Amino acid sequence: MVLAQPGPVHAAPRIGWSGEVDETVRYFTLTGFQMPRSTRSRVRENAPVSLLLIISCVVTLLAFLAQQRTQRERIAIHAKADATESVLALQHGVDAYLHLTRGFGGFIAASGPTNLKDYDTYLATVDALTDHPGLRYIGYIPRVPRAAAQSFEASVQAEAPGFAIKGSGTDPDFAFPNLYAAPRDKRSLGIRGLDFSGIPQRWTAMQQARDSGQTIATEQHHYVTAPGMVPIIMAFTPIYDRALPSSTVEERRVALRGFVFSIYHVPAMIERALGDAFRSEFDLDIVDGASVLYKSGERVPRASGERAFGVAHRASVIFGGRHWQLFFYPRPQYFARYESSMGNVILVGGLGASLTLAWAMAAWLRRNRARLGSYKQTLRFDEVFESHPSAVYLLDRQRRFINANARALIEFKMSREELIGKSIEQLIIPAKQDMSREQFEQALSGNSVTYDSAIIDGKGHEIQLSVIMIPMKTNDRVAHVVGIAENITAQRERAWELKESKQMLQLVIDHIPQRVFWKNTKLDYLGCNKAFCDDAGLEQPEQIIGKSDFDLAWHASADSSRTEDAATLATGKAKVNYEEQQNRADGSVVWLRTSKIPLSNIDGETVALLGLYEDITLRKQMESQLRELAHYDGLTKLANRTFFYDHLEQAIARIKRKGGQFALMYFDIDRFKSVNDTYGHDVGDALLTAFSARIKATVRDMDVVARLGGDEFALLLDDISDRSAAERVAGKLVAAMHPPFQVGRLGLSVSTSIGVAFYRRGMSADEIIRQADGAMYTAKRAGRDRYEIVAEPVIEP
Ligand SMILES: Nc1nc2c(ncn2[C@@H]2O[C@H](COP(=O)(O)OP(=O)(O)OP(=O)(O)O)[C@@H](O)[C@H]2O)c(=O)[nH]1
Repeated sequence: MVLAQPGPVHAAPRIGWSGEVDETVRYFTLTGFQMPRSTRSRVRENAPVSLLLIISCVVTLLAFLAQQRTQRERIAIHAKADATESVLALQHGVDAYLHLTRGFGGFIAASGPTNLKDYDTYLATVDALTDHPGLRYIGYIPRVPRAAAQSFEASVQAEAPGFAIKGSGTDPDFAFPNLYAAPRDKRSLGIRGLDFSGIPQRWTAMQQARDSGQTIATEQHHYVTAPGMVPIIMAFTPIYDRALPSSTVEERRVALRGFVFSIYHVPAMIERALGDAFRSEFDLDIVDGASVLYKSGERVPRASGERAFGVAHRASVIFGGRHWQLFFYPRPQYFARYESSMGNVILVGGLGASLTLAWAMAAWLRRNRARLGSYKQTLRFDEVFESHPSAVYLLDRQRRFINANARALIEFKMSREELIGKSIEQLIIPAKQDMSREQFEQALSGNSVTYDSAIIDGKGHEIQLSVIMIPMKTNDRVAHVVGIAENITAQRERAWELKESKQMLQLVIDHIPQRVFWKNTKLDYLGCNKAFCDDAGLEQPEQIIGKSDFDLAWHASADSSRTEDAATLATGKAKVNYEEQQNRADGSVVWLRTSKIPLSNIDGETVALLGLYEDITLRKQMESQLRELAHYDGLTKLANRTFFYDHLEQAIARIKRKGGQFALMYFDIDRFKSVNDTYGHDVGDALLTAFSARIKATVRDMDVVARLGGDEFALLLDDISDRSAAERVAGKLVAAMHPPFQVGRLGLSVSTSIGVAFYRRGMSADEIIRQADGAMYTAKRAGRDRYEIVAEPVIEP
């Protein structure tokens, strides 16, 4: 029943989804449509760019290193060429020194026994010491058999007084004393006669020279007599007796006459051999075994920041059978000659190109990803939404349809070809355009929105839509918006119809005269009609909602009406059309005819109380008037004949039932006709009224007085027990009419004649009236203004 569901008309609930944007967004999230982008996915997305950047940087670095290596190799090639020149010059230079020694040896070998004078002459001729810096001494060492040592000393003393063989030699059979040494200075004279074989480095070289027949150099060592001085090396060239064979080692050991020796200060010798050009380009280390023979320049340490190149070239030269190792170090200015800025160009250009390439790739990926995103979203769209019960569509930023599910095509009544590419703006009705655009802007700014809209479908019909717009982000930018629309046209119409019908019902209720209200089981009002609202002292029916009887005009009687309502609800039975009185706030009392009906829901539970009532006060008044008209005389207000007869019948029945007695008096106004005739009927009527009032004033309230017609009256005296009582009343009535009646300005003097009868068992109403009437006429005949009693009363048992 409609009345069981009162209240305002609510918007029709949306169906198909919850209508809550948050829930819908969660739904899409769950379906994977809009996954939040994690750090991992960002890293994965940027991986190609990072990889490209790393690869291009590595390539740049490799190119740079390759260029540096090429440059180093080019420098190394140049260095090798330049150094080889120096090596050749050095070899040539040191060879020249040894050549000098060997030449001197040849002279010694050829000249046989020599003397000091020849020796000096030869050296002066070759000018060996002047042209060969680094050659400190050059001289001769004979091999002297130890057995002939004294004779040898004696022979030398002839030209060099005091000569003696000094030092302990190593060879047990021969001594090798220093015989000649040039320049002949204090030092060389000081060591004259010293056996050189006593010095291990020298003895080793001497033996090798002896056995090989070659000039053999010693390793670097110090002067025996001056160990603190610069180190030296010596070269020994063997001298053999030309008369003896010297092809084999044994033969050479036998044929050995002695050695020409040279003492070198290596740095001076080397610098002479290399020349100045070399020194400006390279630093050179020359090493013989563990000994550093030469070290030119001070190589720049790496820590200084200058470019260090390391060894540019290695080579060796042979000096007296020893392999001197040469290490060439280019100097900074040497680099400057071959260095190019290509490395820096590669490094800067390469890194720049890498960054540009990475940026370009990132831009390309971004563009591509947007396309890919669109493609993927289209795929997902198909997966997720194709079978969705609502119309779902995908819009681009220009509000054009990119995709739509089957439901959307049905709702919009368009084919896919008609819809895709079309702007949604073309569909929306003019009244919704601005609102719709604003909502779309909201969605583009990243917010999900919900609103009601309306479009014109493909068939030209307007349809109402409830829309949710959900932004779809690609790379932190809203690239698409998913629209989900529910066709609510039918709901709207139903809601309107419902509203209409409810309004109609309210109109009906408002226009029926009955008061209608309905309460809940707590007896609070849920609604009412206009008439009830007026009675309750309210302006609008809606104001009644939630109020109780204590809040309304009849609050004084609220307790009793609520008790009654509660009882009706408790019984579950309707109380229909009962009449009740109600006290109003203004003190008036109204009559109501009320029905109260408990209302049940489909489960049979009592849920409300429907009340209907009408104000029957007027009807009650009319009924009362009618009743008066039926039972009372209109002029005198005394009971009429009908009423009197009813009363008389009741009295008779009561006596029959209980016993008792009553007296009936019948009387009229004496000569009333003459009053009418003299003064007119109005005066007659006024006299009748005044006469009636005197009767009422004379008898008891319980006594029933009636006007039976004309000027005839009857009086029933209930419970009269004896004649005297009846006489007393009759006498009082007769006397009561003696004073003149004032009618207007008239003073009318009248009298009355009364007939009195008592009830006897078996009498009817007519009979007793007839008796009384007869007694009245008896009184009239007796002279009027008196009473006449028919018979003695008999007390009925
Ligand atoms: N003014 C007036 N006169 C009435 C009314 N009903 C009857 N009458 C008159 O009352 C008179 C009654 O007269 P009667 O009872 O016949 O005679 P009377 O003049 O009373 O004389 P008695 O009864 O013999 O004393 C008649 O003239 C009627 O017309 C009435 O309602 N109003």
